[in-house]
Amino acid sequence: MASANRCSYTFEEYKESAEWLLAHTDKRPELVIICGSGLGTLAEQLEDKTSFKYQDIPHFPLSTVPGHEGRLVFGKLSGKQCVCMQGRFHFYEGYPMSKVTFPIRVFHLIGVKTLIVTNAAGGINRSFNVGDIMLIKDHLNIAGLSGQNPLCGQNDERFGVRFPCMSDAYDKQLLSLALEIAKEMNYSSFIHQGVYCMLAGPTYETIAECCMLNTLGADAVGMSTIPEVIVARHCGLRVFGLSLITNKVVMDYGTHEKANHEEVLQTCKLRAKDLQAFITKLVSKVD
Ligand SMILES: O=P(O)(O)O[C@H]1O[C@H](CO)[C@@H](O)[C@H]1O
Ligand code: HPA
Repeated sequence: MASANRCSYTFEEYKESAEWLLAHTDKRPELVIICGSGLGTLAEQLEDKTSFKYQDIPHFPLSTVPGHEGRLVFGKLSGKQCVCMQGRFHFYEGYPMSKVTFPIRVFHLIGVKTLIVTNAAGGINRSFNVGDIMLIKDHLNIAGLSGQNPLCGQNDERFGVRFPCMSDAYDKQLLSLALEIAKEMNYSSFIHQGVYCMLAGPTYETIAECCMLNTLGADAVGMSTIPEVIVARHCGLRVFGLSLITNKVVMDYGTHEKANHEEVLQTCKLRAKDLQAFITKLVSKVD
């Protein structure tokens, strides 16, 4: 199979990537933060940074989407060793799910125990406003329901079991910790809990699709995160996820509003500082 777009990696390839990182830095993070579209500035908050371009790390895919830098940044946040993915990979970029999720198993192999995953998402829940933050309590894996689950294919027991449970995908303790922090920081008026739904993209949703997702119980919609969460849970990482509501999805035929990536990036810019402060506090309290 051509290596550019094949559908699986060998254990040795994940290991090669992990060993390359371990050889190029003496930092040993316990926590990884995936920065969503336009949210990469979070990585700049790290102290004593060491960065690697994705193109230099064996087997790493490349970021192709505006707002995704394509760098792995190691450093300390709130005194804890972290690694930030400044840019993620999406299925719509033409990558198979194994590439989209490749870094997660590498992080597991270098000793990471907790994943904090962030994304930009369209608000479906009518009580959400642009700029709100949704803590993810559950997900609707539409891409997975249509056959694109990152765990399809031969299972490697060295990573996890054949049939992993997903009813506990989002760690309840981390979620309640985040809610406490939201109160402490006076963020409660713009922080909610909800269900994140992933579609394959890259098209934004039609009005009928948004209405369908609303009926199905989705509170926010995006084109990422769930594959990463599934692979992280499969290999035993604890997961906390949040969505920045960057736009309201269109559910009304009478409106002229249109979803667009510029608005998404613009909202991220406006909320970046609050989001950084929130995650920094959360990291300080994660045990
Ligand atoms: O999920 P992240 O990477 O934050 O980005 C979201 O923003 C982009 C669309 O504007 C899509 O990539 C969608 O998934
Ligand atoms: N739909 C899908 N993905 C998104 C959206 C949206 O409205 N906003 C940001 N990412």
